[in-house]
Amino acid sequence: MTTTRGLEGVVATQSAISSIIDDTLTYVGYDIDDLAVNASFEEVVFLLWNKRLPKANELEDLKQQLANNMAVPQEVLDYFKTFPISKVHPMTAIRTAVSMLALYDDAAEDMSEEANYLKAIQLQAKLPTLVTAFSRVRKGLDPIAPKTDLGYAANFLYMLSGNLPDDIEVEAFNKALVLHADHELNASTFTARVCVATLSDIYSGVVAAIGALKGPLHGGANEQVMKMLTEIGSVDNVEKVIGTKLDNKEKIMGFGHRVYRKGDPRAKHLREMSKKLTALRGESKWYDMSVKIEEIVTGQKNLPPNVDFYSASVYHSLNIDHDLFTPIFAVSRVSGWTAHILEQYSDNRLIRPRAEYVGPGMQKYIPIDER
Ligand SMILES: CC(=O)SCCNC(=O)CCNC(=O)[C@H](O)C(C)(C)COP(=O)(O)OP(=O)(O)OC[C@H]1O[C@@H](n2cnc3c(N)ncnc32)[C@H](O)[C@@H]1OP(=O)(O)O
Ligand SMILES: O=C([O-])CC(=O)C(=O)O
Repeated sequence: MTTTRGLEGVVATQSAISSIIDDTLTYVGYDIDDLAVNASFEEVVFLLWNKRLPKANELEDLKQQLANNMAVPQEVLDYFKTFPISKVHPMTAIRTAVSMLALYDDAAEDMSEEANYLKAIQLQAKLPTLVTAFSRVRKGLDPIAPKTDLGYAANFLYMLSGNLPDDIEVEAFNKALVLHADHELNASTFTARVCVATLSDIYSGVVAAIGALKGPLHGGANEQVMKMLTEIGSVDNVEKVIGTKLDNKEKIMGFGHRVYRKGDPRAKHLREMSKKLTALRGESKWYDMSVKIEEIVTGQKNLPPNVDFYSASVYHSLNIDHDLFTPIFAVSRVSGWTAHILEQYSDNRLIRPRAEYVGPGMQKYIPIDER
């Protein structure tokens, strides 16, 4: 038996959803650079679930279904008030809340293809409501109901702040959602597939995936990037702080990737958005600091930024609390998780690899009073 640490390079399944070949990312064969500039997030959701772009009426239908299913059971919102909400990380709260959604879904155990597709819509529709409601309740504010005439990206920003977002905010947020929607067999998607390959239900798969996304080596990195930028504080401090971190062999959050070698194709879109938005807010220092960090880390370690690096200053410029960055990743990625879960169900086989045993050899049981 040979082991591959972290399953690096192991091809664990076939998938027709997204691919990364020679550092190019595609969703169902469409280049991410094309989608980032042209597609609405709802179009991408349809694409991932149906493996083709929607016609105009199909897109309208999906938008309506998402808007009509955004409300969450009152019991779930009330639950937010029962725990010490100001101390709880939103990813912990959202993980629990998604699990609770299954309690109020009569079809939770219905494993038919139709029921699972409808549950994917429910999950996609309800995640923004959970994240924004959590954010408001912990500030002592009432959750805001979605507006059915707003698109998905605009609705999120509206439910978060209560203000109608302007065009540039919607463009930035839509782009971020498109760029985070799917990414081949990343850790959280793999987790979801392992979970449902036991023929467990879709809610269990998504709850498991949220747990995997939360870690700072995966989706949790975007919050850590903002923490680092805040600690650095100004462009003048970048060289010293980053130099010290690298000397101490600390990881710089938002850099490196298991699959990309030359660079993450999503990062440049977020870099451009970060430049635009931070300038608009009169807070270019976040972008300037990020660029300087990129110069140093790329120069010294040959590590390019990943999707999490510039998304941090983009979300900050949209006035989003830093601990909501990873929940927002989940709002987008639930589209990919559910697409992969549906694909797994469609041709399922239990996922069960082996472990190379490296513990002690055969031992004889010693009674407790003789040890
Ligand atoms: C959406 C996403 O999930 S994108 C990834 C988000 N995560 C981050 O940004 C966290 C920071 N990055 C990392 O921890 C890693 O690059 C990962 C987790 C993304 C990939 O990890 P792996 O493929 O296992 O690479 P690994 O951690 O083995 O790194 C290889 C080498 O590069 C170094 N390295 C990798 N990433 C970084 C980094 N961000 N900063 C400094 N050094 C790094 C490692 O220290 C290691 O060096 P060594 O060979 O001298 O020991
Ligand atoms: O693919 C990965 O390992 C991590 C990543 O970039 C993502 O999930 O978007």
